[in-house]
Amino acid sequence: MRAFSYLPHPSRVVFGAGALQHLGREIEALGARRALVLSTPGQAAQAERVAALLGERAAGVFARAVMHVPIESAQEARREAQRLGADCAVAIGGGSTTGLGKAIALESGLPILAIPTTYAGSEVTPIYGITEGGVKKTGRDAKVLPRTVIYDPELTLSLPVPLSVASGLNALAHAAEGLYAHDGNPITELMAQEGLRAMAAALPGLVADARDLAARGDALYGAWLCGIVLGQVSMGLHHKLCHTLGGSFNLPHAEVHAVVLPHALAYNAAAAPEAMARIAAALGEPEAAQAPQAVQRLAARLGAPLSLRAIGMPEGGLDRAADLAVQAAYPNPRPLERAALRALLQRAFDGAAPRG
Ligand SMILES: NC(=O)C1=CN([C@@H]2O[C@H](COP(=O)(O)OP(=O)(O)OC[C@H]3O[C@@H](n4cnc5c(N)ncnc54)[C@H](O)[C@@H]3O)[C@@H](O)[C@H]2O)C=CC1
Ligand SMILES: O=C(O)/C=C\C(=O)CC(=O)O
Repeated sequence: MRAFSYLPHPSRVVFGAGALQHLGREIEALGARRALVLSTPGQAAQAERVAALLGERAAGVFARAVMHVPIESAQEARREAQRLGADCAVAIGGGSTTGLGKAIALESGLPILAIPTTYAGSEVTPIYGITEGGVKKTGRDAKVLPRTVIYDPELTLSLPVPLSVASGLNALAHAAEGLYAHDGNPITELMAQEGLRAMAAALPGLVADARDLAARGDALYGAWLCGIVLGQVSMGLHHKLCHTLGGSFNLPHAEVHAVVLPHALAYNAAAAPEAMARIAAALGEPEAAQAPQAVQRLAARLGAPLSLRAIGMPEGGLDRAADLAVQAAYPNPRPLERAALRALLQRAFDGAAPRG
């Protein structure tokens, strides 16, 4: 057994269909008296339901979360939390809403109770992201890690199937890159492999029936494991490319992950054969070298977008994206070569088969 260190992030997790009923108990355990409930405009009704469950402990609802947390939205939410004298943020929604809670916590130290309704995984990471002047900056800070997470698969029944699929592939990406992370360890690898397996097994079920609660539960369980991996170890080329594409070209977060993952894995395949073997095994693919193809086949079978063209990437931006991808140093099993990355981006743009 190799030597390693592992420091679990301290969050309390309450999991199960109907788990939202425990909200009052969990808020009390946090010692919160005035919780500001956060959501996107589209989930305002869910936020109002949460506020009603909180009763006197609800300070108000701020239903204006926006993807990638623009600084203006963060500042508005921070002011609202202060104005209402909030002592806690309850975030119900996907990564955008959790991200808004994190932006508040980063400045004020307010505890967050997260109720995730997508598979993004932000609820179990100390990672925050804020977009200013068209540039998204991310960082890690223990202050932003939600103290409590309530996973209730019933709340994901309304997540549209295309978004469920893309978000599931976003989760797979955390686990896949976690398997070749330079700072990985046997525990994160176990979680990554089980997260991949659970998510890959659940997605076809919820595509067949969006209201299949068992499949929704398995997907949320997989998302949790994949999110822990994201929060524990360093991500590589794939996440870097997705942040560049999402932040600089305003592409939808989960869909970018869905398109790019097979291509980023193919780029790294020869440099990370053990990770490929684990990814392939988790997806039921007998040949380790076929892991990137297996991911793309799964995405195609689930009806996910397969090309950057289909999700709004301008072809004229591919050169700039390749330049940005090699600008900052970040850990990756294969060194970053601009020409090879430009070719990768072209294949992703065209929806071609992944190639190393
Ligand atoms: N800090 C971190 O660790 C992480 C941060 N993120 C960030 O999170 C953002 C993306 O989060 P996502 O979850 O992909 O999307 P999202 O939070 O933007 O949600 C996408 C859309 O789906 C709606 N939605 C969510 N759950 C729903 C449900 N159950 N029923 C109906 N509609 C629902 C939302 O209201 C929104 O309109 C990005 O900004 C990304 O960078 C993503 C992963 C990890
Ligand atoms: O950009 C952020 O807010 C932080 C991390 C992620 O989005 C992780 C991901 O790319 O899914």
